[in-house]
This record gives sequence, C-alpha cells and structure tokens, in this order.
Amino acid sequence: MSNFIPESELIINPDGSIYHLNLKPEFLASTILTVGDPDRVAQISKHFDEIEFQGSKREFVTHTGTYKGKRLSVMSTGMGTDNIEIFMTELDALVNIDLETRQIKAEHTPLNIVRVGTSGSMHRDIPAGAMIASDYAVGLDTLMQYYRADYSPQELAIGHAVQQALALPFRPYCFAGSASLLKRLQTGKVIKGNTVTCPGFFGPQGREVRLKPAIPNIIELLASLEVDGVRLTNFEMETAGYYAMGKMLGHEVLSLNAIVANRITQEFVQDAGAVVDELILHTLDTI
Ligand SMILES: O=P(O)(O)O[C@H]1O[C@H](CO)[C@@H](O)[C@H]1O
Ligand SMILES: O=c1cc[nH]c(=O)[nH]1
Repeated sequence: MSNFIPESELIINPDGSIYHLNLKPEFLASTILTVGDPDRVAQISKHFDEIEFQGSKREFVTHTGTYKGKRLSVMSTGMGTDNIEIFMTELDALVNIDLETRQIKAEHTPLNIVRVGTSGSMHRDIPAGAMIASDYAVGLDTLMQYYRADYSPQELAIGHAVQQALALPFRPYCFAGSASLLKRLQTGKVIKGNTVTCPGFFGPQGREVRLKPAIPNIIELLASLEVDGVRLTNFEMETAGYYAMGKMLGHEVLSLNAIVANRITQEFVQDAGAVVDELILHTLDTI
C-alpha cells in the first residue's frame, strides 16, 4: 500500500467526484479542450452533435459530448497557473488514480489537452486577429519553484535568457508543448509561436493603469530575445503551467491562442468573439 494517497491529500466529494472539478472519471473524454472563461465552454459545446454531461463547481465548468462523432470534453479553468495546477492534478487523478482504493493505477493513461485561449501579441507582425500555437512556453510565475522537473538544454537556455533579460531573482521555467498535437493543429492560418505566461494581466505584462510596472519595458526586452532561433511572441496567463504539469504528469498538451491585443500597435480586436470562434472551429475540425 506504499502509493496510497490519504483523504487530506486528494479530496473526494461524498458523491465520489473529485474535489474542485466535481467530476467522476466516466464524465471525462480522453480529449479535452480547455478555456479560461466559463462562458466559452458553451461557445464550444454548442457545436456538438449532442451533450451527454454538464457539470460545474467554482470556475470549473465541464461539458462532455460528441463533435462529428468524436467524444470530447470542454472545460473552463479560470485565470492563472495556480488554477492550472489544480486543474491538471485533478484531471490526471481522474484517469491515473483509482479513486476508491486511492492507489496510483499500474497502467498510465495519457490525455490530449488543448487550450483554446486569448492572448496579446508582442510583435507588430503578429496582428490582433492572428492565431498562435505555442511551441515553447515560459512561466514568469513561481509555480515551478515548488516542483522538481527535468528540463531539456533548450528549455533551460530559454529560461536562463529570460532571467538575464528581466534581471529576475529566479529562473523562469520553460517547457515545450506536445510535438504531435502541434503538428496536427498548427495548420492553415495558425502560426507557431512561443508564449510568455505571466502572473497577472497588468503589471506583469507591462501594462500601466494607475500602478507603475517594475519592468516597464518588459515587452521590448522579451520581444528582442532570441535563443537558438526561438522568438517569444505573445503574453497570456496559463500556457507554461499547462506545459509544465503536462510534462510532469505524462499528458499531451498544446496551447492555441487567439490574439486579441497587439501590444506594439496598441490595438484590441473589434470583435474578440469572432476571432475566438474561428479558433474554436479550427480546433474542433483538426483535433
Ligand atoms: O481567454 P483566456 O483563456 O482566459 O486567456 C487569457 O485571458 C485572460 C486574461 O484576460 C487570461 O486567462 C489569459 O491567459
Ligand atoms: O494581452 C492579453 C490579452 C489576453 N490575455 C492576456 O493575458 N493578455
């Protein structure tokens, strides 16, 4: 019983569902589309042939059904990598832990997880309205100060370069997404990019409203970096958390983002819903 997980460490609700996601294993498909905004779940599932399950708790809304005969789940996560840590751990537990015996299953089940998000571009040549699939993601948050992980030399080099450029007191973590999902989904108008995941929308992305950001030129510093041909392209708030948790837990994860803001030209798309819809249909049809 060495891999028994106690009640306080992995919490199961009285009905047998997992604590925050409020799901039982049978409610989940093995391919999951994820969104930050709970309202975006229905924006995706409205395209389904049928919806077999709907549930929610806090910001975690789940719809499971079929699209053109393929079983899919769509789930919302809310904003930030702290939510992604909970989301990925509980999602993984639903397939890789026997919730009754509280033992890790002998056989590992990998999931396909595709984020369909929104993001801001840090380059003039990536306009509002573009769509990006993230090859690498760099986390400026401190989530990975609390986990041990293996990094490739390229991932370490990118993290190190970002630390130097921003003069940070810690090395930002960097991970690649799923090569197989990238190959499948980075087609048509979707361009390949490398995403910077920030622990906030305003100061950490260099926005000034009433407070002065500590690194006011963060966009220029990051946009001008290039490490072995890798150029950083866009800001958002979850992708690096997904890539880190996905790699550590053994799942295929890809982040797709609709660019709603261009931080150089200071434009915001006229109709963010339409750009997100285009990315949703691309994802449903290519997954
Ligand atoms: O549109 P979503 O998926 O929420 O993603 C982006 O939008 C939110 C900020 O407006 C952050 O969560 C950021 O990552
Ligand atoms: O600029 C942006 C746009 C969407 N989401 C972000 O986190 N930043």
